[in-house]
Amino acid sequence: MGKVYVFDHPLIQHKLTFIRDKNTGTKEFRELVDEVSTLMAFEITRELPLEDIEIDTPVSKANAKTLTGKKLGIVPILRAGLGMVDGILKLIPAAKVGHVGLYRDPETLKPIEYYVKLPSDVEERDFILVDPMLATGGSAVEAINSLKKRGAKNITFMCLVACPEGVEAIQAEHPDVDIYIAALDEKLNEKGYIVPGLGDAGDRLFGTK
Ligand SMILES: O=P(O)(O)OC[C@H]1O[C@H](OP(=O)(O)OP(=O)(O)O)[C@H](O)[C@@H]1O
Ligand SMILES: O=c1cc[nH]c(=O)[nH]1
Ligand SMILES: [Mg+2]
Repeated sequence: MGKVYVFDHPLIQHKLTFIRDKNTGTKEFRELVDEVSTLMAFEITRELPLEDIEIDTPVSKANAKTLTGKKLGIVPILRAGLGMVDGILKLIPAAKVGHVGLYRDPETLKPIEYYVKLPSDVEERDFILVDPMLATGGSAVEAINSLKKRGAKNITFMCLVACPEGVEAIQAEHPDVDIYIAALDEKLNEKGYIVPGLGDAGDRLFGTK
C-alpha cells in the first residue's frame, strides 16, 4: 500500500488556515497556495537520489553531493492544480510539466476528461500529480489511470486538503501511489464538498464564482 503522509509543519498549517478562510480574496489565496506548494515540494523531494562529485572549493578539493538528475514531471489536474505548479517549479525548475484536464460533473460527481498532454518520455519520468482537493477521489483516480495508460510507472499524488473517502479511493484503485496531504479533513458533505475544506478551489483561485 502506498504511504499517506499528512504534513504537520507549522508554516504549512498556518498558511492553510488563511487559505481556508472565506474572507481570503483571490490574490492572497493564489499566493498562499503557491507558498504551501513550495513547502510541500521541499518535503516531497527529500528522497531524491544524490551522487558524489569532486569539486574545487576556494580552499581545497572536496567530494560533494549533487542530484543525480532523475527525470521528474509535474502534472496538475486542471484547473485548480495549476495553482500549485509554479510553487513546485521554484524548487525543481528542470521538471517537465504535463496537464490532465478533468472536471467533476456537478450532478453525478464523476470526472470528465477533456485534455491530456504529457512529456514525450513519459515512461522514463517520475510524476508528481497535483490538485488542491481530494474529495470523492474520482478525479485523482481518473488522472492516475490516464497517466498509467500512457506509460507512467511512478506516480506521487500531492494535494492540499483531502478527506478519508478520497484517500480510500486512491488506495483501492492505485495502491502503488504515495499520497502527500497538507490536511486530512473530516468528511464529504451531500454535495461532494470537503468539510470543513476551503470551498471550490478552482473558483477561489481564478475568481470565477
Ligand atoms: O475528488 P473529486 O470528488 O473528484 O473532487 C476533486 C476535484 O474537484 C475539483 O475540480 P473541479 O471539478 O471543480 O474542476 P476545476 O478545477 O476546473 O474547478 C478539484 O480541483 C478536484 O479536481
Ligand atoms: O471541497 C471541494 C471538493 C471538490 N472540489 C473542490 O474544489 N472543493
Ligand atoms: Mg472547481
